[in-house]
Amino acid sequence: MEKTEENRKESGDFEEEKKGFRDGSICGYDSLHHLLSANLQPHIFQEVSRVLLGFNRGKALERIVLPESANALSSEHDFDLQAFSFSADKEFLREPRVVRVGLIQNSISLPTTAPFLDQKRAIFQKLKPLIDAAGASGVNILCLQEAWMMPFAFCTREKRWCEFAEPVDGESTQFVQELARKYNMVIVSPILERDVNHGETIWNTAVIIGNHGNIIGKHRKNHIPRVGDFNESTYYMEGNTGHPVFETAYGKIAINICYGRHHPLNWLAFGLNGAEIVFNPSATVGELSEPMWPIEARNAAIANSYFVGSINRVGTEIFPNPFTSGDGKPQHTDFGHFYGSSYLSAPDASCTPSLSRYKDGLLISDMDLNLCRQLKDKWGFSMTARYELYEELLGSYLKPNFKPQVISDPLLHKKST
Ligand SMILES: NC(=O)NCCC(=O)O
Repeated sequence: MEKTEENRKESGDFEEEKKGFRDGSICGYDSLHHLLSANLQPHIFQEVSRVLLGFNRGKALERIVLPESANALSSEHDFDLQAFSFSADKEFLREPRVVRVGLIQNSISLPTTAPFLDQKRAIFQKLKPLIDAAGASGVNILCLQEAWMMPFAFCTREKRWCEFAEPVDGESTQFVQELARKYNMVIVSPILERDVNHGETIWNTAVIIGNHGNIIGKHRKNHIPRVGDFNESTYYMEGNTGHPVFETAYGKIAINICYGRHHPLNWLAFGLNGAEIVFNPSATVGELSEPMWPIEARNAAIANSYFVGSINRVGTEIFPNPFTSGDGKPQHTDFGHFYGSSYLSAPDASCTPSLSRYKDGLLISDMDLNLCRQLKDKWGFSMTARYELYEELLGSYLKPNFKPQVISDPLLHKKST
């Protein structure tokens, strides 16, 4: 039987689609936004974007023009470069507090079979032009992806990848410190940390580097995944740094590392400590989490009246030895495709389009931090939160004799006549 266009689509064997998915694109486009804009009539695309991305103060986010030197770096090194602006209402008593924020997503540089030091140094070289582009664009606060200085080898369970772990003031931090100093930029640098003073304990840590190149502090990943191939609990422990907010020259920031984005209380805690921007440096793959990706961080931005920067790795990382994860799947040598798609969300429910699904990228946005308080005043989520109800519930839930509060219908088992 000859296949109609409809049933070819349904069976998923559309040639273009297959080609598209192979290279990490979405049906040949580098993001959902580009797919929609290329295939919808302009007025329909505008309406779809309004619903999907929201409006900031009644209109779509404006794109900002970056210096020619930043555009030249993006062409020369073939990375996606996009820039937007979130605005806030003008206030009578406060000046605007506009900061320029950057997010970087990238693939690794050398095969995972290369000597470890070469792999790490090659990532430094790959990142340098992206950080230079952020510097040339006047970015104030920049965040890199989770464990940016190594392949995301935690699927393998092999212990040799622990060699990548470094002290907080190690080589990767020093590389970033120099650029932070050069560009007067705060840089959030998520690394695999080795705590040499505490029995060589390994952590998944974000190091916060101030705009003078100083180390302001660190935060360790609170929630460690045990899902699919994310065998991270083999390598490091649940963080012990709480929910710190770092007061930087450009605003109060916090870091919710990857899997922590599935935990609403984790987001809440950073908000309670006064965060204005929360970064979510991540490493996640399409099959597992792509439908969740555009929702969770954006919801956190709305619920907690702060900005969120979501960053995901790019590409497929192939490891030398096959592994399984006890889920019945045949042995394999990669996690699947890290789908990039980094984006920024605002407390007013607006968000930027995402970066590419398969290319390295730098996403830049201006944001007026006054928007956080304006949204608190408008929606009153923190005022109406009734935290005392939850304190009581959580307090009793944590006791061994906790009984769930369930009121059963006394007629539950009555047979209907
Ligand atoms: N890196 C990490 O925590 N990944 C877990 C998978 C996910 O949360 O999507």
